[in-house]
Amino acid sequence: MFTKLVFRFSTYNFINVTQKGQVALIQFNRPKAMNALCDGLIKELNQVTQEIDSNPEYGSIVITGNEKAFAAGADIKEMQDKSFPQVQNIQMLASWENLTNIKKPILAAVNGYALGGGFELAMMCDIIYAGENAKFGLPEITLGTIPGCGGTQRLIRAVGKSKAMEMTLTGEFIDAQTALSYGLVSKVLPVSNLVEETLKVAEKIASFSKPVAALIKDTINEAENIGLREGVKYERKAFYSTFATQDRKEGMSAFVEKRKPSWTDN
Ligand SMILES: C=C(C)C(=O)SCCNC(=O)CCNC(=O)[C@H](O)C(C)(C)COP(=O)(O)OP(=O)(O)OC[C@H]1O[C@@H](n2cnc3c(N)ncnc32)[C@H](O)[C@@H]1OP(=O)(O)O
Repeated sequence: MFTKLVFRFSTYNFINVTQKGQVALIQFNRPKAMNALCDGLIKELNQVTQEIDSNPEYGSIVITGNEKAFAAGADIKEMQDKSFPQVQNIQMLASWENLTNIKKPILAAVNGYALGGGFELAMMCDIIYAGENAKFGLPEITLGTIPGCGGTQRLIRAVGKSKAMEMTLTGEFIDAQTALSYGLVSKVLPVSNLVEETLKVAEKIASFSKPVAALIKDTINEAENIGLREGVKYERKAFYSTFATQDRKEGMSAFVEKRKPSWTDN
């Protein structure tokens, strides 16, 4: 159904990368380990997302796992024997944050388990859709540790203090409907349709002006870093900057001329 993407680094051990129109679909591929996110997988994810981000052919990215697991977290077997100086020296997990530097919109399609680092990666994405069987959790407390990829910080912003405390202090999972009621995910979809439906939304997003979509993504994400007054100023500057684009002129002209806009990404 999808064409294989051909990039400079086109051989992957832990992910599959395919293309549908202007959308890149990245699928975690460690089914025997519940898609545990080993170092090699994160390196490949970072490499390919940077490639896609700088390739003008693509307008958005979908990240998914399989029907059992989006990803069951960082690879516990890789971490189990590490010492404090080791994890500090290698700055373990720091490179996971690279995903947040990607300018193109990223949608997570979560079937099955999204736990620990898997859930944290999903929260770094811009939109999360859940399959009916999805289970979200930060079970690090059950391993004698704490979330290390922004889980405590992003969860409280997404769901508020009481629910964030409840999830991280008990390590219990929540199901898709609960995640929907918490506002963590935008939609719950049947497991077998999840990826197709997510791709449709990703294609719609990719069909708009790419620099404008990137500005919206950046402005909304900035709201998590700065206060309201600075945020509104930041947004206004970004809004003004759209007046330096052809696409802003085209969008407004097309409306006035009662025709469909034709975006050039300029
Ligand atoms: C960023 C940080 C610090 C983190 O993410 S820490 C990790 C947080 N995540 C977790 O604690 C979840 C760990 N996994 C689980 O609890 C269970 O595997 C699940 C996801 C509930 C699934 O349970 P089950 O359906 O019973 O499958 P289970 O037999 O446990 O897993 C299948 C295989 O995947 C392996 N696996 C699952 N999660 C893994 C993980 N996070 N790391 C390494 N291997 C993992 C598991 O060891 C097993 O391998 P093997 O067949 O060699 O024994």
